[in-house]
Amino acid sequence: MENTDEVINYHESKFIDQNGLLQTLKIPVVQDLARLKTLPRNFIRNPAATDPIPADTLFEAIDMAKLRGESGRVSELRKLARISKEWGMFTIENHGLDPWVLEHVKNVVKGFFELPFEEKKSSVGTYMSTDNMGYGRNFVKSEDQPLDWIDRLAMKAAPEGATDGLCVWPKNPANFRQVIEKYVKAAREVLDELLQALAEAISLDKGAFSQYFDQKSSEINVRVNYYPPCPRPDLALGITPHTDGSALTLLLQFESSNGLQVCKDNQWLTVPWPCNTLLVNLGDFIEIMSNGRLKSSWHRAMTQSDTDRFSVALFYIPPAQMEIGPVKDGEPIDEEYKKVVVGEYLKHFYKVNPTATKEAIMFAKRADVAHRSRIKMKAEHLKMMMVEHQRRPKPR
Ligand SMILES: O=C(O)CCC(=O)C(=O)O
Ligand SMILES: [Fe+2]
Repeated sequence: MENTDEVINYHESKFIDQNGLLQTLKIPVVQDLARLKTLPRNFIRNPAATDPIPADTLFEAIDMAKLRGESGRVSELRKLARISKEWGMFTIENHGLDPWVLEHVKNVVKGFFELPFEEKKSSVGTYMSTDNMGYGRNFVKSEDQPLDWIDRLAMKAAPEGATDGLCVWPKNPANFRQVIEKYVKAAREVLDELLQALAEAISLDKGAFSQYFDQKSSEINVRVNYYPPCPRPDLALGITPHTDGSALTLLLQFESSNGLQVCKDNQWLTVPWPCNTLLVNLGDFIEIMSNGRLKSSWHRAMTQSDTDRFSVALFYIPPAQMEIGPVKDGEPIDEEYKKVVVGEYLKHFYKVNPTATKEAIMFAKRADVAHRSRIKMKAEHLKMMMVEHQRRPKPR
């Protein structure tokens, strides 16, 4: 590592190794590494190249005012179905969330990350179980795993009492919890509306998805992602490719855009998502409930050399004990997905991730469908790797 006079702090990452033993790894806080000129070796991973977005691609924002109105609703639902199927995500406008609340979210998030490391640590713990909550980093499961260029803060904002007894809410800024909880309360209404719109958009009953989201026991996990400037964005990733273990994820980004990428038709594209606006990502549970008519997106986060980037993700998840499966709409359907208990699915999701391809969802697919999907996925992955290999400059 480069010589630097300033102190580099470390997160402790605990994991159970292949022999069932508890291991602790020290992972540098990337916020402290941001001033380095070279990328430390354990962050190097040669991400696949980014492809330019084809000129005829449309990624228009979904106008929630039209979804709420009478006249434009049908055509907006059609647009919602098209964009969701093409991208596995969409941006929203006219959502009605108070801009002041969003501004406060940005301020408390920046306020927290501006604190010295020890102060951040003093009010927030790091938890291995309970979904990796607290201040720290993404799941690290082995010493050889390339590290993500990210510091993050994770907590549960719902159900009520989910974080009782845990130190996951920063005490500084003093209004952190209050601000995030206010945002989550309003965001839940938007997410409920979108669950209904998505069901209608694929010709299901309005309540087909939202029926699973009990106000008292559904979960909303909050993850604040901070990507400081990185010396080699071409060799590092902010978040490794993954799907979200949610039905929907509502994302706010600020300070810069151009960090989120999605794998679309076997190409990695930078999502044309403007800074300071909201994006909705489709997670694994919506794929299962829609019997694959809507697919969870395979996405990743890139880093940039000259700017910070923050994102705040709200993961909307049905109650842990709930059994979900393909929703029936009166017509007989060929079910490709099985019923799964939400908590069991998530246990599997956290156990297998990270994976090279979209593997976690196979847990919810019928065995023959999973077999076919795996063969197709592996062939596509191999093809992408070969294209990437050909593109890479050859050593002289
Ligand atoms: O930072 C982003 O835009 C993506 C974050 C993300 O994918 C996640 O938190 O699951
Ligand atoms: Fe994600």
